[in-house]
Amino acid sequence: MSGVVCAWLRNDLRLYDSPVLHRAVQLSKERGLPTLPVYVLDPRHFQRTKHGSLKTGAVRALFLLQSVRCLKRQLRKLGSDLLIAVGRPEEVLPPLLGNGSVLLTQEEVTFEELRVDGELQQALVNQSVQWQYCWGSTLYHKEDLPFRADLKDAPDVFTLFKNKVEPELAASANEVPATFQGEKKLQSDMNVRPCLPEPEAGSLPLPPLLGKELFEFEPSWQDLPFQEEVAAPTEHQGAAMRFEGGEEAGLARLQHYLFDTDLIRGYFEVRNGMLGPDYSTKLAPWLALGCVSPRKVYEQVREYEKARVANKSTYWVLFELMWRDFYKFFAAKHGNAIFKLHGLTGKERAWRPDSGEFFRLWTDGLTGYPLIDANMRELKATGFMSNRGRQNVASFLALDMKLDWRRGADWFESLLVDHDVASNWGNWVHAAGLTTGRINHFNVIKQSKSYDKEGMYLKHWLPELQNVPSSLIHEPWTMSDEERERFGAGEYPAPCVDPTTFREDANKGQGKGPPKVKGPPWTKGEKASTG
Ligand SMILES: Cc1cc2nc3c(=O)[nH]c(=O)nc-3n(C[C@H](O)[C@H](O)[C@H](O)COP(=O)(O)OP(=O)(O)OC[C@H]3O[C@@H](n4cnc5c(N)ncnc54)[C@H](O)[C@@H]3O)c2cc1C
Repeated sequence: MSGVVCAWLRNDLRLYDSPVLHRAVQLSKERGLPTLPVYVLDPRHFQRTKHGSLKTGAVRALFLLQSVRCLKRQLRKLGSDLLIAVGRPEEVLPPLLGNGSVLLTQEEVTFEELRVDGELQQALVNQSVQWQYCWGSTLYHKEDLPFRADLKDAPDVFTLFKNKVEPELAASANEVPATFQGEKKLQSDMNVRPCLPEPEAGSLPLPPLLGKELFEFEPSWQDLPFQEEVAAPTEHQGAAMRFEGGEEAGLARLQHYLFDTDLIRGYFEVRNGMLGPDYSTKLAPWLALGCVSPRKVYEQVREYEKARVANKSTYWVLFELMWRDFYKFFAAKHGNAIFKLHGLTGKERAWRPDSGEFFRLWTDGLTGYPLIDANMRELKATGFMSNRGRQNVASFLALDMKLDWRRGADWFESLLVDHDVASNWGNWVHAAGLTTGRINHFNVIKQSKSYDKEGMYLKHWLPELQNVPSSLIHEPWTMSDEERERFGAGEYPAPCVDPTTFREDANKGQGKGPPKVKGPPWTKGEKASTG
C-alpha cells in the first residue's frame, strides 16, 4: 500500500468550509500524494449505553446515513469518492495507510472521541504515518480565542465568555450591541475567519491502485451496525419539520430561513416558540454533524444583513452560535467533569433512587405536567424538541424529579436528531445546577402559561387534553372530576411531583436550589441516594 493523504471525516460531513478537505487538497499537491476520503461507521456508536438507551437512536441514525450518502455523491461529482467502512477506526484505517501517509481529521475534544484517537494512534505506531488535526467545528477558531491554549482561563459563564471573544460588540450582559438596535446596517465585525472554498473538481485524486470495489459500498439502513433489530423511523405527521441529512439539505434550510422567507428577520421575537418549523432556524442537526459549518451560517447572515437588514434578530442567531462555541470550549476545558454526576462542583446532592418507573414517566411524557409531557412526547415521536422545551424538561428531571441528570442527557443523546456531545452534556450539567454558574430552576407551570398561553402546543401533543379550555390546561389537576369527564381528560395522569412546590412565591427568581419533592407512592420508604 502506498502513501495517501487520508481525510478521515467524522462530524464534518461537508465540502464547503471543510478544513480537513481543504488541507487534503493542499497536501496532495505539495507531496504529490493521492487522497483518500473515508467515513467509518463505528459499531460502538450503535450499542446500548450503560443507561439502556441506543447510543444512536433511529432518527439520528437515519440523518447520519443520509448525510454520509450525500457526501459520497458530492465527492463523486468532483471526480473523487468517499470510502465508507463499517468497523472500528483503529482496525479499519491502518491497512489503508501506506508508509508516508498523512492522516487528517477534525479535532474533537470529548472523552470517547479522544479515546478512539488514542487507540488509532497506538495502532499506527509501527507505520510511518503523520497525524494532523484540523480545527473546524466552531465559529471562532480555537487559536483565535483570547485564552490560554489549554483554556484553563476561559470563563465558565456564558456572558463572560461572549464578552471576551466578541469584545468589539460586547454590550452589557445578554444585551444586543448598540450597532444592532433598530434596523441599522452592520458596523462591526466579530473576528470570524472566512470560510474555506469547496475543493475543485479533480483536486482530490483517488489512489490509483486501490480496488474500485472498495468504493462501491453505499450503506443502506440494514448496513448500520446496530446489534439488535432497529426499525427505520417513519415520518411523524405532527413533527416540527422533516430533517434530511446532508450538506445540500442543510444549505437549503439556511437559504430558506434567510433569503427565501426572511424568517430570520423576526427570530428574536419568536425564538421561544415550541410549535412548527418557523420559530427557530432548525439548523442544529446539520451543525451537529458538520453538514453546514457555523462559519457558513455566519457568512450567510452577514450577506443577508448587507442585502436586507441587520437587526436584533440577525444578531441573535449569531449570539446562539456563540452559545454553541461556549459549550464546545467548556467541554474542552473541563474534560470528563461534564459527564460526572456531581458535574463541576463535585458536591454531593440527594438524588432520588429509582428502579426505572419514575424515569419512564418522564421519557414517556406521563409526568402529569402538560408542558413536560408534550415536549417529551414530541422528542420521542420526532427526535426534536425546542430550546424552551429542553430547558424545562431538563430542569424538571434534575431539580424537581431529582433523578440522576445523566440519564436525561443519555436519553437526549439517543433521541435528538441534533445531538452534539458538548452542547448536550454541557447544557445538561448546567440545567442540573452542577456548574459554577447560577441554577436556572424553572417553574414549569409558569413557563407553560407564558410560552403556550392558549395551550396550542400542549394540545398538539396531548390528545387527552384536546378539549380542555386554556384556563385549565396548564394545571389539569385543578379540574373537578366532573370537568375531567366533560373535557375527556380522564386518562391524563396525576402530577408525579407535588404541584404546590411550584407556587409562585416558592420558586421566584432563579438561583434557588431544588424544592422539596413529594415522591409518588412507589418511592415511599426508599432512601435518597447521593449517587
Ligand atoms: C438540556 C439541553 C440539551 C441540549 N442538547 C443539544 C444538543 O445535543 N445539540 C444541540 O445542537 N443543541 C442542544 N441544545 C441547545 C438548543 O436547545 C438547540 O441547539 C436548539 O434547540 C436547536 O434548534 P435550532 O437549531 O432551531 O436553534 P436556534 O434557536 O435556531 O439556534 C441556532 C443555533 O444556535 C445553537 N444553539 C442555540 N442554543 C444553544 C444552546 N443553548 N447551546 C448550544 N448551542 C445552541 C445551535 O447550534 C442552533 O442550531 C440543548 C439545550 C438544552 C437545554
